[in-house]
Amino acid sequence: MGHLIGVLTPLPDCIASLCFLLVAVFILTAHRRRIEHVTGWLRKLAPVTTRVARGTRRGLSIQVTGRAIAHRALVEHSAAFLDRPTGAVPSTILTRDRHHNILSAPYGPYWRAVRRNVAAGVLHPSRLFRLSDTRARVLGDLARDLRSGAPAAESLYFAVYSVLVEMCFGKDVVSKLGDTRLRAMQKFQRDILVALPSFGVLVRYPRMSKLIYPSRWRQLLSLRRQQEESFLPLVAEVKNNRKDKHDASFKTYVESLLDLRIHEDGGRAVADGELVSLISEFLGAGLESTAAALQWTMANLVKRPDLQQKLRIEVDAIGCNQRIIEEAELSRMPYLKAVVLESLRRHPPFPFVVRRMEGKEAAEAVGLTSVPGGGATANFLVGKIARDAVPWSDATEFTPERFMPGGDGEDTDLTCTRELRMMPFGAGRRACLAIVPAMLHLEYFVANLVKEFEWWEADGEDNAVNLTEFRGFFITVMDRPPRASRRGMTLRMHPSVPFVLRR
Ligand code: HEM
Repeated sequence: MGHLIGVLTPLPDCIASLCFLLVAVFILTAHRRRIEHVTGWLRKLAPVTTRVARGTRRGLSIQVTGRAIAHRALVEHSAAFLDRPTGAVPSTILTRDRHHNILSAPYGPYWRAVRRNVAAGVLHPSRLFRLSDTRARVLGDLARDLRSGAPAAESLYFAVYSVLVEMCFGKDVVSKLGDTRLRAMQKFQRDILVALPSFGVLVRYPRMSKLIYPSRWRQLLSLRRQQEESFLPLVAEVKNNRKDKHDASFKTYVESLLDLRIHEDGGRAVADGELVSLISEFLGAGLESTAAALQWTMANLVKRPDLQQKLRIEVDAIGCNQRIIEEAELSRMPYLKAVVLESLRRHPPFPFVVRRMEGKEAAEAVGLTSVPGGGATANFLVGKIARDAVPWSDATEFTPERFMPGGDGEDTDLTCTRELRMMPFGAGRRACLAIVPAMLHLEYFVANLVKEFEWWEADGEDNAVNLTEFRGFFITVMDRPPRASRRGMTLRMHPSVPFVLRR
């Protein structure tokens, strides 16, 4: 292939691309025929809950829909499922596999250091209460926006983003940024997500794709440059502010990254490129997942006024004399937790969890005898697993009561260590490290939004809330822009599909 590139380089772009395309199609179809042969053979051997889905140029893709197999693979044999495939996550794509964030990092010293840093730092449950003021202020702004008729879904997204940005850079930096710049940053984050699906090929075939997709490369480089131009000045400001900082007991995410040393890698500091990837991940992964879950929860409460009323009775009983429901009160609201858990079960923001698998141990864990030499990609279908009719009665219904005492969801372990009934946060060593903060933010916003407003479906068929799922690149969002109304006034819950992706 390298020789072919040499021969084609002097040709004009379009002719070279065409030649490449013809040769690539020929090679890929030949390769696929070989893979399909192996796939067919494996399909016959696989258990019902492991589907050998398709052979691709990069090996087999295996789909796991059984919760017992998912538990066996991700938890009991977690050592055989430690990495995600290259090119499957934003950072790998945007930096062409150079600077990793936590999601994209291969299992090893760098991954351990950056994961431990955030899990024991800004996301640690003991630090979260330090952000009470931030949450209360953001909630106040959100309520004001909704009352003034701002689109509800956009406002929910912006509220979640505001909290995350402050956790990342600190109050001083964010207050100087101002609303307009903050909104522009959030929009840029979304632009990246929209563009990502088209970049996968650039990582898989870096050299060839430079010739075939020159404009995609330009767009990729431009987005990465914008990321750097957006975040590095803020990092410099954080560094600057530290000189006058009196309270050293709480570190923002960026401060913790500036202090971090990778001991198993000669004690080096985190490079600027890595900083940009880690910040972008914190804001992106945190925003899209939490905001999507918040939106699904509110949409379900709009659809089911009876459940909304039941939740309001609990909320009012605890917070009737208060302006807002504080974090400390959330633990006294079992029905609130049940509503959020049911939303995560029924509409997990991440539709699947993906791992690279190689070798006998990994193959046997998912019920196969072996995988071919090139390895395979295992997709654990989070949504399907959570709708399994064996542990869940009426699995497709939205029934928060199942998480109350005596229900089939009572004591569900979100970490999946003991048992795997649903896995909205993944499972095993690479599971989400933000379960506690994510649950806290979801419960906090849902409780206060129900306390403050009554949520209704707006009049008219066009305004009906539609709970059909739409699988984006990473996140499951609502298929159609639903709207909801607060008594007497119309709030549009989701005025635009958050990102436009080809079906
Ligand atoms: C409702 C909210 C959230 C959901 C449903 C969610 C879900 C997930 C899932 C399914 C994974 C993949 C796990 C696996 O492969 O087994 C993941 C990984 C991850 N999540 Fe979350 N997440 C949420 C919130 C957050 C937040 C708020 C942050 C950070 C601010 C975050 C940061 C991460 C990171 C860094 C990883 C990669 C972990 C690793 O590879 O070691 N997530 N999350």
